[in-house]
Amino acid sequence: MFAVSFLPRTKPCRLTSAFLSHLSIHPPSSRLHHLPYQQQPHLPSLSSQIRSFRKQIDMAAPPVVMKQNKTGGDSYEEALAALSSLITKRSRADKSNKGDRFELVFDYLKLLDLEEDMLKMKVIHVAGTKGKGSTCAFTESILRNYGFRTGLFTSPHLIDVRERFRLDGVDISEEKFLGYFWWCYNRLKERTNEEIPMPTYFRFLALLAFKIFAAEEVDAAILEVGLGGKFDATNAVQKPVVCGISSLGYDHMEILGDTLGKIAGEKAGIFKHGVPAFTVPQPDEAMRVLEEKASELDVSLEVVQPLTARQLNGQKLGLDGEHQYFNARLAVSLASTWLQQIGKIEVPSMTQMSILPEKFIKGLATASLQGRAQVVPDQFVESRTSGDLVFYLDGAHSPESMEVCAKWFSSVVKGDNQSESSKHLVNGSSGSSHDKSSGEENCQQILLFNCMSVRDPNLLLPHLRNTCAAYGVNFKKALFVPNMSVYHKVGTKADLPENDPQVDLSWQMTLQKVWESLVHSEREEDCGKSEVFTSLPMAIKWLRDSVHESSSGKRVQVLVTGSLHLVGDVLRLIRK
Ligand SMILES: Nc1ncnc2c1ncn2[C@@H]1O[C@H](COP(=O)(O)OP(=O)(O)OP(=O)(O)O)[C@@H](O)[C@H]1O
Ligand SMILES: [Mg+2]
Ligand SMILES: [Mg+2]
Repeated sequence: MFAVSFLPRTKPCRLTSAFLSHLSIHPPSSRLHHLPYQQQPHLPSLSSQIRSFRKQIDMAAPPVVMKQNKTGGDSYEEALAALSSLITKRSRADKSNKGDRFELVFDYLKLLDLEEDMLKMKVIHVAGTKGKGSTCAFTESILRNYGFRTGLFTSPHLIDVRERFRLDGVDISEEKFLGYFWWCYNRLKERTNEEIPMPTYFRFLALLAFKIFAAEEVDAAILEVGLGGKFDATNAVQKPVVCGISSLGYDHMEILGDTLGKIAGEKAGIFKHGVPAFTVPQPDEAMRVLEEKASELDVSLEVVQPLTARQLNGQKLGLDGEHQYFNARLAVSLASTWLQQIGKIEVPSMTQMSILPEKFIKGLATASLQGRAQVVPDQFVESRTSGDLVFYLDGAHSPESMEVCAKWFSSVVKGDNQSESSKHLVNGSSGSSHDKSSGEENCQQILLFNCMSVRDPNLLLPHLRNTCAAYGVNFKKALFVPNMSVYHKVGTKADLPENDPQVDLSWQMTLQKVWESLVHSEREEDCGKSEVFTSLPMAIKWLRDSVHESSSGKRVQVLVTGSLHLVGDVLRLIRK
């Protein structure tokens, strides 16, 4: 089905020509270059040669960069402390964030000698309100399945900052991270001044991604915009191969503007002259602006419809939830365009295809991103009681995503509970006391929630509750907790703060009030079914105790949402 006329890498690794001759390894490309097109091997064998070739390099090569820790120490903690020093104290709601001397990003690229590398990088650039990270993860996974070396930059991270930088689908190693980190940090420390100060946190991370992807010579760099588009540090890319705009909605209005049109205008700031772009169906107001900006820049903008189950040939997407069919379809177009333009691989147009090519399906089915529609059974409880506690984690934090998250949770708990009951019926335990515990009657859904105070709980909580209720899922109780991660600090697994009795819970009380007013108005018996905990570990302890104390093997299903920080904190605690 495909014509293969491209070799994923013409130059295997910058450091290694001497090193290769030393090992008498010949880069596959240097051998294959001389073959006429028809005699070139099929891609699978070529890509496996490249893989094993790279593996040989990885295993034998000295550390790619020397640790240059003149201002910092060796340890990961020291790098994180240096990184934390770049987090500005200014409130995110401050309007002066807008633009904020965006042109500085180009100065930093010069200081880091990255200008030329940036021009060579084969970038896929994705903006949007929701679904950016998922779209990028799908795209990366498809290209990797075609044998290309990939670099993926996403945000935010949940547990460890290295999650933001993936090489060939794997979080960058601590050693490589430290090497590149200090290389960039020290160089910038030396070369910045009053005129050009040290970059802020996200800008530094984007520059670090550029450095990593350039030095690691990735074939494809997939970049998720941090915030907005026009003035985002990732927009330093001058000539991406293709751009994507995922679902648009209301978020970060304090910075991006208070109408969908204004928000769309900021996101369309990633469009580049003549570079093709794709988007999913958007509200009219947003679509109009995207089309306007596209025509100004001679950008062909194509609107893609969600993927169908048929196109996936019965496979499930690696990321769960209906909304992922939009993200996955966007990823298919981004990856196809990249494969055709850079990979020189023919991909039939979607209209010609009822089923996607196998490598696309495999890429989409194996894509992963933590904290998006993720289900994690609590092992602590599982091992000790007949009941069980399952966490359903999704970092939704905007009204639209709250709704898709609620739909996902409702459908998945209903499915889980039905399959549990039928399992017990099949096992012949119908009528026993235990089978009751497996049916829907003995299941309880509990909400564990927090959101940042810039969000409007009067929008988020009703969306969440009403959507779940419409699907027949009513929360038994809602728990509100403060975040553990400290905003001004990039933490690690090791340094979760201890319980703080002085913690200010006024925001959580506000959330509780909004929740109570919702349930009060509708179901009298639900009154008072919410609680504020002073810390997340206490809320988790309460959940575990309530499963232990129940004699009938209660099944507790906890939806954790409202904040990716909260989701990250829960993951840290339940995985310990
Ligand atoms: N197409 C979509 N439409 C609506 N909501 C979505 C969509 N895709 C994802 N979401 C919701 O947004 C959450 C975050 O998804 P994802 O990480 O892909 O988006 P993002 O744009 O990178 O978000 P962030 O602003 O946190 O970086 C998901 O957990 C899900 O609840
Ligand atoms: Mg966002
Ligand atoms: Mg994201």
